Amino acid sequence: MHIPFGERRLTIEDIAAMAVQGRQAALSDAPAFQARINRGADFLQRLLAEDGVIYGVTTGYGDSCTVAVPVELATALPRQLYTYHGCGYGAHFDAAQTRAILAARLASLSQGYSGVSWGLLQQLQAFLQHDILPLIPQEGSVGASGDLTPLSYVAAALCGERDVLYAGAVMPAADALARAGLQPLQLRPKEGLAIMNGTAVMTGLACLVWQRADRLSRLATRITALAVAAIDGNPQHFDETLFGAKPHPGQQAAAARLRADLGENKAGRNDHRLQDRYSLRCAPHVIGVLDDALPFLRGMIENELNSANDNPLVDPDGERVLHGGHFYGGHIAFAMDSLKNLIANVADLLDRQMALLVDARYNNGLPANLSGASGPTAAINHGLKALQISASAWTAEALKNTMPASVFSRSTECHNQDKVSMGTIAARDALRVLQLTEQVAAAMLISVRQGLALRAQTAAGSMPLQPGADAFVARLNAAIPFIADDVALEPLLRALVDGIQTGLWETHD
Ligand SMILES: N[C@@H](Cc1ccc(O)cc1)C(=O)O
Repeated sequence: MHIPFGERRLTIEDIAAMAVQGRQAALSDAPAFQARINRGADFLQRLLAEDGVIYGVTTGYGDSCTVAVPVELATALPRQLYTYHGCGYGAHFDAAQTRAILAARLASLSQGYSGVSWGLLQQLQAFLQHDILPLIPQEGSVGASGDLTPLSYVAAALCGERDVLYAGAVMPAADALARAGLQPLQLRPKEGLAIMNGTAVMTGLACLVWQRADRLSRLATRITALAVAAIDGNPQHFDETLFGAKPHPGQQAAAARLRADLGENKAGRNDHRLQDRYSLRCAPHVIGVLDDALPFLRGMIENELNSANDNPLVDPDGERVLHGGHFYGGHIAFAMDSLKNLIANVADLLDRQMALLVDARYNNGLPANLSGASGPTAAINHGLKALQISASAWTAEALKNTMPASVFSRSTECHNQDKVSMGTIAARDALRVLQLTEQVAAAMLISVRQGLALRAQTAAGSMPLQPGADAFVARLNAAIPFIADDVALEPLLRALVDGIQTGLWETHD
């Protein structure tokens, strides 16, 4: 099933599915959609012929809008725009991120407020369908004249310039177009601006961030349940009546997931272990904030995704050109600054749980460093000591990256762009924080697997887990060996992080 552009509201899941090529993009074949796109493009052509003055068509860009461009040069202006913005820097966005960016731009232009031609939409669709991926450097957008500089790489590639990744190789865009049987796009006067003057980079990335953060919330809850079991903690901390007394729905949902894993605790008036440390007892209070924020942030991200976010907008029905600032990505900036904070808090939570698990002073009878070694070589074994140090390093780096980007607005472009969102930097931060947090989660998967096996060897044995958690532990046991002798864990860690990122450790129950 294709994902239709120009037909219905698109979702985060749509973009995420296209990013991994699980679903394919297709422009709606509804005649009314194509007619609307054509009306906008035709109106703009007529306006140019009749009035001769349109911002960004017969004027310079931004602060240079006072410079008149003679009509005979107007056709050269779009190429000029993407050319002088070809000053990006840094690593390139990866393939999945680039597909999300292309899809987000197509979603915006499909709103029918950008005055672009049907052919431009088709070229973007063709890039997605043939998987022709412009190489887009990550740095250089202030996120409020849209993502001008990174999107210049999209504009250029659509026209057969700069480099793309195609069929597994980096090559000139012109070569990829020829191999795919496509023609380079000829940009009409306003079309360079329409491709570049919008929030597609930060919005595409935000969709990917949201989906991974959503997964993380459930995985972190499952890991917490297993940590409670491994440390022989007190499941009563997640009691239904207790959480009924604090009406945050996301927090209640996190506690409910913990109960679903650990079972209803029907202990009497006084439990054998009164109070665990906060990283266990307050897990719903940490993860729950993420749970509560996600639906709210989804609304913001999807509104941006389904918006016409360039300038000027072209109203094909009222036949007006509307000058505004919809390229300002303030909502995405807020969503990404918020999410990176919430995600890093989860890293911190898991890292603290791990610190408890490996410490024989706090782990209620498990060996130091969760070492599984016995006999004469026990003395030279150090178990998960270094893994916990790594987790703390990743956590510190994640926390360090939570500095909000959106508060660092700079006046740029001769003070035309004197207040900007920095949403693209916030989204890139959020991706980095996610990566680090997923690494911490992977370290915890190893730790709870080891901890549960060691707990089972103790006299009292381990507390029973409910079926969903039990099945998850069986999968963990199959994927992660019991560590009876020190081993270099990097390959295992990489496989686990990869699994987390591809949904292998998705917890559905
Ligand atoms: N975002 C600016 C347009 C712009 C385009 C390119 C630039 O280099 C600078 C500014 C506006 O619409 O007002």
